[in-house]
Amino acid sequence: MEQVPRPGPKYACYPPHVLIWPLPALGHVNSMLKLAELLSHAGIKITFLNSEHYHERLVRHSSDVFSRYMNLPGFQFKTITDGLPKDHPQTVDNFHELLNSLASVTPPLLKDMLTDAKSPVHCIISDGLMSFAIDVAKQVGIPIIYFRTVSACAFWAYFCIPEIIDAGELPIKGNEDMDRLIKHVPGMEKFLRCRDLPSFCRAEDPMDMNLQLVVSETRSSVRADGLVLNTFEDLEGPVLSQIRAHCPKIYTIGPLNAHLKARIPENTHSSNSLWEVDRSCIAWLDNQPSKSVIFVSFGSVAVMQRDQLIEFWYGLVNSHKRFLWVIRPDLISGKDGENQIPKELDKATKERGYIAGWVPQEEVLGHKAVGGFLTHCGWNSTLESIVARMPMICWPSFADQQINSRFVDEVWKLGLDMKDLCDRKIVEKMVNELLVERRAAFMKSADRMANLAIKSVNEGGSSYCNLDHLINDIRMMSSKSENS
Ligand SMILES: O=c1ccn([C@@H]2O[C@H](COP(=O)(O)OP(=O)(O)O[C@H]3O[C@H](CO)[C@@H](O)[C@H](O)[C@H]3O)[C@@H](O)[C@H]2O)c(=O)[nH]1
Ligand SMILES: C[C@H]1CC[C@@H]2C(C(=O)O)=CO[C@@H](O)[C@@H]21
Repeated sequence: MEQVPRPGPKYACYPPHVLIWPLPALGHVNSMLKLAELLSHAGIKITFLNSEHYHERLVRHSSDVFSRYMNLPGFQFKTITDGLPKDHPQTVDNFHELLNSLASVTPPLLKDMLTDAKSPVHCIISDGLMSFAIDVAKQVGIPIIYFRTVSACAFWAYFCIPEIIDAGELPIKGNEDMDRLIKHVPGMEKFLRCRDLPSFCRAEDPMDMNLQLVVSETRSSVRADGLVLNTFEDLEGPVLSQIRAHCPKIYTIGPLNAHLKARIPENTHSSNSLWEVDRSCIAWLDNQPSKSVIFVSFGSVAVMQRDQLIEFWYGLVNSHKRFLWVIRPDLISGKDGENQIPKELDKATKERGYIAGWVPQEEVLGHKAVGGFLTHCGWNSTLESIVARMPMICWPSFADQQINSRFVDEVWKLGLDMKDLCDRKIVEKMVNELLVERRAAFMKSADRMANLAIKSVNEGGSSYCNLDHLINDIRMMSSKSENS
């Protein structure tokens, strides 16, 4: 393992202590656990703060992952209440309830943790959606670095929303307005349409609670002492230049899944999850021809209507390609109602398909049988697909996924954006375009971007160097704190 250059004797005689606090959502927890492991591997003491609700679910379904973290030197988990009832349906639509609850109940609890003389915290790395953590950090005089777990392009679009509204570009005026170009996100004027903005922008009222909350939280990033982004310079350089004019101290250290493997090769574990991981799909994949399978997965939060599920199902079956589909227990929204599957789908699925509730996604994306990824374009899935040289069909559901899918198709040429469509003919057509008709072109782009991603996380690469900078900055904070 590469040793981060250790500071001289004038620094603290014991390791810096960092408290890491993600928003209680899988896509946030997973990427921040990867950062936590990288920092721990560099000799930094970690307290990882999960919500009680979330911690219970993760321990139940990822006990192996948790025990592995617990064996890291100086690594501990702590829990904090989110202030919500146990049965609160933590969905996107009531995102503001989660954030407002955290903002009202956690500050005094966080302050107690930060001022615990038995284990002084030298730096906080909090989710970039929790500005109340900045307020507490400033009160107790501890540096705070934001980790925003979305793409730089999504971050920048959120950041520019006040200007978009002031220019009268929002609200969107119906379906016929969705392809209008947005002119007030600098650097994206030529290709960003209304339909590509983060989904909160589709609210009829620009003062929508969720929209205003995500915007104000994004704007609060300028108050943090630094901003960590899970991306790399060769992927989002032009957008990062725009952001740096407002947040000068940005640490681009992604793709974190690849960075972890580059620095800790023995790290072969899968991410933690909220459901039991079904590994039987690997044996099924082992029996499929190379690059013959389309992998279908919509992340940990996205939901769909039953009629949409059926459209995707017919499209996959009519494509006559093999498919591995993750259908989480909570993927289908709405009442339980009709559960019967049309006989023709059932028969074809038995012949060419495999359905699972939750799979080791990174391992699946790296399997030789998989030739394409039908994804919702959550940022972790997008980065995992890039690292796996896997072309994508994007069916974004909410938040940052809309703009991620526009960049995958229009900017990075890594796949097809199926945004706002859900039709069996379109699904069938796109699966064949991705796996057959346009495969060569997509693979050329995918190979190029994967090589840039791998280069960035290996010694001398931009993400590798930026992580070293982050580690050394944390050490400086620690020594200043101990010498003051
Ligand atoms: O069967 C599965 C399906 C998914 N995954 C993993 O689950 C994670 C899913 O993360 P992501 O692709 O980012 O999607 P979400 O869970 O939807 O993530 C939320 O958080 C992300 C980061 O902020 C946002 O980009 C998304 O829009 C938001 O929905 C990834 O690491 C996948 O490898 C599995 O391990 N097994
Ligand atoms: C529910 C979503 C609101 C915004 C969050 C997010 C982000 O912008 O950081 C991305 O997707 C979801 O995790 C959150």
